[in-house]
Amino acid sequence: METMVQTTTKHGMDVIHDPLLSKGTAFSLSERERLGIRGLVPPRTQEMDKQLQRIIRNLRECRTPLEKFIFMTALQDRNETLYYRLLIDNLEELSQIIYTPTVGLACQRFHSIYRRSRGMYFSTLDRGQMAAMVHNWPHDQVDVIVVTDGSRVLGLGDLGANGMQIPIGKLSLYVAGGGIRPTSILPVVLDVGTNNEELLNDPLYLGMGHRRLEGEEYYSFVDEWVAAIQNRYPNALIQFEDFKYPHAYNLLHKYQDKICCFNDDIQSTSAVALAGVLAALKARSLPIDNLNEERIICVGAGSAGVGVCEGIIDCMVEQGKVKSREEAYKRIWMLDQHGLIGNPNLGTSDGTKPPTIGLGDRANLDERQLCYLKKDMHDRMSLEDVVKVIKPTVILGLSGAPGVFTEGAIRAMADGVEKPVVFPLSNPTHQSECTAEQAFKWTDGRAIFASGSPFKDVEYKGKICKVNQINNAMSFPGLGLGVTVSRSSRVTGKMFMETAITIANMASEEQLKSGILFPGVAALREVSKEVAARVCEVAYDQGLARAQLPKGVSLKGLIEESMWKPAYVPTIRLESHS
Ligand SMILES: NC(=O)C1=CN([C@@H]2O[C@H](COP(=O)(O)OP(=O)(O)OC[C@H]3O[C@@H](n4cnc5c(N)ncnc54)[C@H](O)[C@@H]3O)[C@@H](O)[C@H]2O)C=CC1
Ligand SMILES: CC(=O)C(=O)O
Ligand SMILES: [Mg+2]
Repeated sequence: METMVQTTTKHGMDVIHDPLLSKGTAFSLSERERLGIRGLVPPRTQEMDKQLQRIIRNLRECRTPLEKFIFMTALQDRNETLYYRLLIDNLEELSQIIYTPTVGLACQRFHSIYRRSRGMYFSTLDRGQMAAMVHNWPHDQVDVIVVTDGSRVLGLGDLGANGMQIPIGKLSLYVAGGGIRPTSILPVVLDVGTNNEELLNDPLYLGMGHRRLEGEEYYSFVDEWVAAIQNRYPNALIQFEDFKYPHAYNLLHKYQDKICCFNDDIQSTSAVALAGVLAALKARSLPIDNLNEERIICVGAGSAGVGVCEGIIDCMVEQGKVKSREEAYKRIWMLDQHGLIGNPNLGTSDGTKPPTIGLGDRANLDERQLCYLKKDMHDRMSLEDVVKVIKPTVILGLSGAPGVFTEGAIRAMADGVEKPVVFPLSNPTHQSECTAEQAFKWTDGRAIFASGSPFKDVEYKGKICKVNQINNAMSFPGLGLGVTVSRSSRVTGKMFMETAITIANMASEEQLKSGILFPGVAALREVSKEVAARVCEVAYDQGLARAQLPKGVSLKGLIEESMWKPAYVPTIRLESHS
């Protein structure tokens, strides 16, 4: 429900310097009077439209994306209402600043561009204190928490406590794209150390300067934090973000049936990538329930790669055209940094490794990855060789390894299929497995293309080739909104599957024909509404919803009403009793 007034016990400068209360120059004369700020701001009251004019002009004067990032952060720190208005009105442009790709650079530079604190840090100094520390957070209602241990930040590796910008950026999208209230979000870093030598040796680094906790020490640290959060915010949704493999999976399996949580890289990525694969079937005029007829290569066997493939397998099983899960696994060929996960007992195809008895060093793979092992193919085959043998219809990149979609591999793919589906999904832009331009050039403009970070559409031989963005940002805000509105006690696999199907059905026939798979980031609020409504339905169907549905309101109406919108409302001063 839209708030008509906001109340505060604050007064004077404390109001002006609180970004959740501040309206900058927009305080009315009577508010200035009531709040004790008369004379503390320039005399002319200027409403938001004028403030936006000024802010956009100043933003345009920033020369680099990082300068824009710092500018946006400063605005968020002064006036959150204005920050979110600007962000929502310019979502496509500014998501590239506060989110991927620029947020990656901001994480790398976090300790040198640091100005003002946001979010909470829990470090090894805080063992035994976390339950008390959680009460330092100033808000009693928290709906969504995004937490990282900074161990695998985008495709940039271990950035330790510098990873804080990721939860901040993700939560900005929850507010701007999912209508979650800015007072109800909590960004968190679990500073369990870093193994990044450069950061360990940098005197300005702001995290604890020790190596990462591992094993029991690591898991008991996370346990303490989860218990502390549960104690104060038992209803909050926890989003695990950018945890390294296999911690990401281990934590998900440990908590997913106990608390309301999910892993973004595994599960929301899976929802949006599945949406892309399904929409790409439609774009090729193929039935959406023929997923089992696709031949899919996934380059990257970590959290995101395995998560995305699991989602595709779940969907194949659900569509009922495969006899078993094992049959579905046969439709996906997975590669890691060594090449194809194939049969070491056959040796390598070029004879550089003789056959092994048992799995050899493939024994490092776990049961999730071994499901994809192809017994009839040589281990470690190169991508290009695999492409030539299996003639894939879809190639997914979730490796964080730039350029691994080689010209040879993509050209070979284009030789085998009319419309190759090429999805290099690694972030940020410079970690992408290939560029949009390369994909269209190597497929003679025939590719259906999507990347994790934005690329511009490509002009190829006089035709505009459309670029899509497949990023979990399209799925988590709506999912979180649905969970929050229904007060679901858990986040389930069905919710991600339905999120995928909802997004896959959003593009018009015309858009699909032109190569657009689903609406872009600019339409995020619309996408979120649809996703949230479906997630709510699933929560009620599965008996997980704890919120009473108000009578006479449609689910979509309820969602719409629940979404926070950045607008100034009159501020009333309450007497402080302290
Ligand atoms: N578009 C999106 O929404 C999302 C994209 N991602 C991206 O996916 C990438 C991987 O993320 P995670 O799976 O969480 O990381 P991870 O560290 O768990 O896994 C990376 C995987 O890539 C493999 N790999 C590394 N170098 C390779 C190479 N040269 N060739 C083939 N495989 C190679 C590794 O063996 C490992 O299996 C990151 O760049 C991340 O930005 C992750 C989540 C969402
Ligand atoms: C998008 C995202 O979550 C990632 O690249 O890790
Ligand atoms: Mg991530």
